[in-house]
Amino acid sequence: MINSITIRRPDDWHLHLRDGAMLQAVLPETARHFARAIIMPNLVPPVVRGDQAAAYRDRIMAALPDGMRFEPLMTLYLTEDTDPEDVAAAHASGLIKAVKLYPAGATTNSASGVRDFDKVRPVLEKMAEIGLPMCVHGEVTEAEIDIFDREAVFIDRVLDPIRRSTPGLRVVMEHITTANGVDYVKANDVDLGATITAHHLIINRNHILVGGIKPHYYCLPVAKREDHRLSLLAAATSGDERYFLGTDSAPHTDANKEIACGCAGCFTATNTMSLVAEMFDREDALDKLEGFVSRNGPGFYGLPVSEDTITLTKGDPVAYPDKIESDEGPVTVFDPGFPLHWRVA
Ligand SMILES: NC(=O)N[C@@H](CC(=O)O)C(=O)O
Ligand SMILES: [Zn+2]
Ligand SMILES: [Zn+2]
Repeated sequence: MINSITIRRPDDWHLHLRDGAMLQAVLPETARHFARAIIMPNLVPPVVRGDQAAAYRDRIMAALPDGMRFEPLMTLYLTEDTDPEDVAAAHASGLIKAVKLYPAGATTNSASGVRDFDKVRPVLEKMAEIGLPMCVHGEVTEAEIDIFDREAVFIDRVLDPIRRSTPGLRVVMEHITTANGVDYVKANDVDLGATITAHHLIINRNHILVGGIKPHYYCLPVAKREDHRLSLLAAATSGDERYFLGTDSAPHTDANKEIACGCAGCFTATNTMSLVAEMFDREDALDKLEGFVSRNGPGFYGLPVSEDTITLTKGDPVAYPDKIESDEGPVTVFDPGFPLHWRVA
């Protein structure tokens, strides 16, 4: 039985750090274990221009506790008014590593997202030309589409047409939640990857709803049926380089989660590595862990793998806080509902 494993320091390819007091509270949770993270731009107001991304990066670095090392990989929030030249300049200077596409209204703080995909065509063409990846929140927003079908419908109606009409555009399907997402990546071998969260490896839709509603398991895209979870777990543990960890750790205060109309998002930054290692161990796939958390992501983004390492050890159940405190209020840490045995030494 393996009870210790040393891997290159992991990265998080999809992270919400927020701003102000929340940034201050959550940043150390990620920086403790992760070398880098792709920083989501859905602030209020969103990070749409290069100058805003530079200022946000400075606020992140200012919030980093002394002695911690962490590199935020910045992104721009794509709007119908985004200027292709501003995107190209932000990429050329090394400031941004991706542009984020939110269909308008799909998720938290996505009101400025895209409604008419023809309007962003010049930006997408520029991105294809310069090799800048597009990270996609892949859900349609039409009211008549069932929320559990929104990812699959997005792939057919939006993503596949965009990719066909924009050859060379590199795409990351963010936080995939369905076998449809897994299969779409598998069937398209160039210029396509996908992030998978820790929580979608663990929960299915029953966990949200059976025995009473669990607001801390509610995120978008919403967890699907068990067969979809199994498909995500198989993809993550397969060793296929196109799948990599993007936690989508998305802090909301308890006051905003435990309410009649609760915010979407699971906060996993505190225990991500314990969650993922536990699931890989159960699948007898610890030999694939380093690929998923530390190698496949940099491979897709064309960045070097971390030089330093972390060691995970297996033992008695890991203690982690139920909540982390912020000046905006407490944030509940994702509880998988079973003990975790792997800790970062
Ligand atoms: N995942 C979520 O449920 N919420 C994210 C937004 C997102 O990634 O869709 C958030 O910003 O809170
Ligand atoms: Zn999203
Ligand atoms: Zn997200």
